[in-house]
Amino acid sequence: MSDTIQQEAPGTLKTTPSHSKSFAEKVWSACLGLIQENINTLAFKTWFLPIKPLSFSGSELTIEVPSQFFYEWIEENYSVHVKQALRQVIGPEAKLMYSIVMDKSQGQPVTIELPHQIDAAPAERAARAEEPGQKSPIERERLAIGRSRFESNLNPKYTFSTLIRGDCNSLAFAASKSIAQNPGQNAFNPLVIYGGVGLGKTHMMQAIGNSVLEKHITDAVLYVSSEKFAIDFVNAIQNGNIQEFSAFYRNIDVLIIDDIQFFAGKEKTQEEIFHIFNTLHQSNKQIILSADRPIKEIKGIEDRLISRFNWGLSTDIQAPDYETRKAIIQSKLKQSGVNLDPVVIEFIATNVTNNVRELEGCIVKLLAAHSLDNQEIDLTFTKSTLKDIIRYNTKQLTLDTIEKAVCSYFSITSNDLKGKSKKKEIAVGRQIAMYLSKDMTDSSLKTIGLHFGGRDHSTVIHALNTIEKKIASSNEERKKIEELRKRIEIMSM
Ligand SMILES: Nc1ncnc2c1ncn2[C@@H]1O[C@H](COP(=O)(O)OP(=O)(O)OP(=O)(O)O)[C@@H](O)[C@H]1O
Repeated sequence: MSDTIQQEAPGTLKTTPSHSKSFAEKVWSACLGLIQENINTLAFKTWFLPIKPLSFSGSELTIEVPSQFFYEWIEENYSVHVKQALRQVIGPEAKLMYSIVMDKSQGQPVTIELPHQIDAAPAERAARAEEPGQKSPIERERLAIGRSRFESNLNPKYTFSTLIRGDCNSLAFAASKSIAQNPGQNAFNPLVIYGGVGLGKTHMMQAIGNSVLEKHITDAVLYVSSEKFAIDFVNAIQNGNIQEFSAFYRNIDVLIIDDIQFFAGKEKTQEEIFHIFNTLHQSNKQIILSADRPIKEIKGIEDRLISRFNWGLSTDIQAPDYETRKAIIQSKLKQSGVNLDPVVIEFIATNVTNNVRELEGCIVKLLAAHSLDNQEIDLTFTKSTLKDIIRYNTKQLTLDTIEKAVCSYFSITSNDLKGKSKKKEIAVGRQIAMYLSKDMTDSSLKTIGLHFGGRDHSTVIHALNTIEKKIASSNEERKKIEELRKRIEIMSM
């Protein structure tokens, strides 16, 4: 029997029974042809070319993707295209399985298999047939979990377990956890989270909603963007069903509204919000809001709303610090089943400082480029791949940079480093700073001594000898100095 695809008409592929890889390749190649027609070239190369067809049996095609991340990305962004292609090539009974290579870096690849979302139980498939092709995979997932989840508009990926806690968000995090335990029955009603773009406000608010649903405290949880609220409100007025609209919102137990700065200047919408707020608050229902700045700085919001929004807790999320950025990158990599060289992680964490979404963007781009080129993700590859996102200057390595790195490493100030304190961590930091200055720059002993508190060259020589001895006798010391050296190199790139 030959391994060929005989396609009589779209959706009526006749296959000779076969399990061979080469047959899977032919099926997949026919699918690729169709997918390629419908998505842009870069996306096609990035997300589809790295896929390997593994087997085909009955009407089930199994493909291998390089990581969990790839699977999720394809399902979230290209599910419709994949589905259409499969149906056209294989027929209405087409099934797709993903084989995911987990953690390639750890020797033997481990694979897990996950179904494409079209492989649902028949009853569910019938239900979906009534809502043809409208739902994203995440929405379909919610449908599969239960109707209430779907109506909540929550992204199931936004949970507390995937949210990294740092100094930048610790108060908002603690309040959110507390609300999730006891929505409506706490001092944080409403909770207002404000802060710049891409810092995790939506993630934090949705984590509360997801936690409430998971603990079955209530099903009546709703996440809505201000924009959607305003549009629905206008539609409700135009269609004469404003009463249903109001009643719907007044029946919610946990109402989450994102980006309320959007309400500025919209008087009618604010009036509706005012009444909904009063009803919910009086009945101890939880309200959670986000904004891009403190409420009182939003021009065009009525005073009576501002005052109500300040009844509970208003707290900000700031840009994450270096350690938090590193932890976020590591967590995203773990979720994608990928390991990266710590130097690469440090490079990204050092250079992308203001926006977590941008951090994620770097990882996505890096993994996608790696899938295409199959090159090792080292610092050179990273720099060239991310050159459009990370614009760093090749700086001259200066004593100031070394000073900054050492201060941050030992949590001491410049004044400490340059002062007279003999406290152990300060004195050691000072000696290491002098050692690295001599080792990494062309500065003379005199310049180094002057920079670090006006000391003479014999003090610098003493510092160099002390650190050299420590390096020779202690692995731990050597590692510490090497880590600092790396940080300085990254800071001066
Ligand atoms: N502390 C964190 N830990 C893990 N992921 C985070 C963290 N902060 C933000 N993120 C991720 O960064 C991305 C952007 O976050 P999110 O959309 O919640 O930001 P936002 O503050 O609501 O931004 P915007 O104001 O643009 O709506 C999301 O994918 C989110 O998961």
